[in-house]
Amino acid sequence: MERVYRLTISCPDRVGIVAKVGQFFSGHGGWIVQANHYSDPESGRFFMRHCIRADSLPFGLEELKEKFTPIAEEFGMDWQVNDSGVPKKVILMASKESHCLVDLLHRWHSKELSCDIPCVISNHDTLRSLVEWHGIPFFHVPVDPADKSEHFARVNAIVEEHKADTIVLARYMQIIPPQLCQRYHGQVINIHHSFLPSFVGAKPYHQAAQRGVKLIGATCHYVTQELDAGPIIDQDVMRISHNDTVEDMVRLGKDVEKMVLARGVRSHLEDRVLLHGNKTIVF
Ligand SMILES: Nc1nc2c(c(=O)[nH]1)N[C@@H](CN(C=O)c1ccc(C(=O)N[C@@H](CCC(=O)O)C(=O)O)cc1)CN2
Repeated sequence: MERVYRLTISCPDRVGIVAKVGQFFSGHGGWIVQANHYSDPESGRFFMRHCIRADSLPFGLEELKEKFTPIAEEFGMDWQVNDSGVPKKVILMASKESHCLVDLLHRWHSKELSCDIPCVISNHDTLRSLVEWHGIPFFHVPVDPADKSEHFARVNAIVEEHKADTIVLARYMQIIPPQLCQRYHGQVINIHHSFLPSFVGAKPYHQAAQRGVKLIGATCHYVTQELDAGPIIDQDVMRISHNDTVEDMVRLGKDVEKMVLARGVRSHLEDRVLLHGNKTIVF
């Protein structure tokens, strides 16, 4: 896969944005290999994702950022540029359930997910051997139900120590406190085991069984202070019937959870997800 610079932009919509960005790159011999645009009629905002061959520009990432800044300021852009050759540092977090964690570890091990996994953090020691088999450090950080502050202070310290830019909650079953949600806004990804907004909170399959649903699902979303209400990245569903017990739903649901979480994480790793309030634009 050729190395590209991924430019993502959100700004007030107006005529000339695409032309200006295109002229900037063509003026420097930049070779655009992907270009996605979306004009949101409701909010009047414009969203863009351009991938430019790194070897087509006469300068590197930092100089690209410097040269693009005047355009970004002129158009009031929220923007970032990432180098596809620099893998994101992704810390995985889990509790006792293994299916989502093991699935992500396997996809990483088989080079299907292009990222670095500096470590895994869990509030239980249960999954240590599964993680260490992959040669990845495992941090067991217990939770004191009476005072969770020490747990989250340690989690934050580990994230900072490893300079992680993404945190994936792979069925991690603790509610992230507000200050961490704010600190890592748009960087913490969760898999909720229901088709949100249905069945938020704990035990969604039990809630679904009580409701008599004919579809179960999973939702990959960014974590915010409000539980299971963050911007949705990806979702999917699976049919079930009256024959299925809640145990069947839990078993069947695991396949949807793994697929949706992996798709959502891949979209994030490839800088295809742009935040738009409490929604997302996924190119
Ligand atoms: N601030 C947020 N934290 C978390 C979110 C979120 O959206 N915002 N998603 C959850 C995941 N989750 C469902 O997908 C979930 C996890 C845990 C709970 C819960 O009630 N946990 C109890 C403790 C349970 C235990 O100790 O076994 C609690 O924290 O008091 C509800 C939903 C991840 N975090």
